[in-house]
Amino acid sequence: MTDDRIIAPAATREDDLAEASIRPRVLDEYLGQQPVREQMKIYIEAAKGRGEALDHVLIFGPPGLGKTTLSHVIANELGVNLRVTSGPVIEKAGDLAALLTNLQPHDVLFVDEIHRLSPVVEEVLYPAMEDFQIDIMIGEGPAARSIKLDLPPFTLIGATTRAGLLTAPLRDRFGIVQRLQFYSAEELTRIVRRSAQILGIECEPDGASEIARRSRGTPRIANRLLRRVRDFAQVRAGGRIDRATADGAMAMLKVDPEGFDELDRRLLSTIIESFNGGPVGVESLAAALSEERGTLEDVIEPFLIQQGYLVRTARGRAATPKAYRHMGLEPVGRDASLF
Ligand SMILES: Nc1ncnc2c1ncn2[C@@H]1O[C@H](COP(=O)(O)OP(=O)(O)OP(=O)(O)O)[C@@H](O)[C@H]1O
Ligand SMILES: [Mg+2]
Repeated sequence: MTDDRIIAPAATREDDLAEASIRPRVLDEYLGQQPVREQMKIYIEAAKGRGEALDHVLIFGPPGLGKTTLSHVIANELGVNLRVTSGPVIEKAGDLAALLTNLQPHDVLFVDEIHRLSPVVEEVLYPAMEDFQIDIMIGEGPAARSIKLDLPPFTLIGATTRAGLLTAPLRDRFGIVQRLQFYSAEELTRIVRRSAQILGIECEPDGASEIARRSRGTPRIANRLLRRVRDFAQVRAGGRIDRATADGAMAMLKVDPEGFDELDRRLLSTIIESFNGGPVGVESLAAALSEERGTLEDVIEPFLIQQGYLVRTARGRAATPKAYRHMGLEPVGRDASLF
């Protein structure tokens, strides 16, 4: 299913191993996302100048766009430690208390998938974020009492794929909110060239841009395609990646010129053929594709929507004329008011 897709945005084990060497460490290596980079540079410098912890940061964006990377970069630029955890891992209030009380002043606590925190843990987090204090219960039954603990000033960085998944009170406690955008082909080209250089891969500019163009606006996919194309180039082209080699490799991998794979095409053709172009509710669509609704919403749809192949309407998802043309079909019988 989705995990085997060469262009799946979620990280594989191989990605994790390879990413250790190519993951940007400082803001200057964090390519693209210019508004985010410029703002963070100012906020970081200001916080350091005042000798304070950076305000809490919420980062959201589809998988593979650089949320985890950005949090590492921020901690690095601040010159503080980064503690990494995730929403589902913090099961009890006590787990969170242990994490928080072990922080050094100005440290960063990175909570991945922050939308998956349990409500009880979230309650403990509010005063921690606001006043650097937590209330914890000691003992049980009638002897139980609550004590207040002071925490060192710290920065919470939360990451989530969609802002809409967060409760309003949690979202309101972040002073800085950054939404990551899909990368342009030009930005991805720079990312591919940088990775190729670090990995010692010979990659021509037109080979890099060919890989970039098919990477669904996502650095993780660009880096993964680069590694696959390298294998192909090594066996077929003396190790050098140019446009023809990249093209040949992509054909073998069944990644089309828009960066779509089987699943993207299946989604578009299902809407067009089984649901007359839509609108179709997300549940029906997920059932027709045998995919999880969450996978559809977080992983497959965002890029198709951003590229104008799909629209989300009040009545469900609909294929655009661009989608019909991509599938080699004429847009017919469409409700023109949708667009
Ligand atoms: N701005 C960037 N410049 C260069 N490379 C980047 C950038 N952002 C991400 N990358 C590369 O893409 C890889 C994936 O990024 P990262 O793991 O930060 O994504 P993520 O948003 O945390 O994804 P997930 O939602 O799956 O956790 C990184 O290892 C890094 O090599
Ligand atoms: Mg991540």
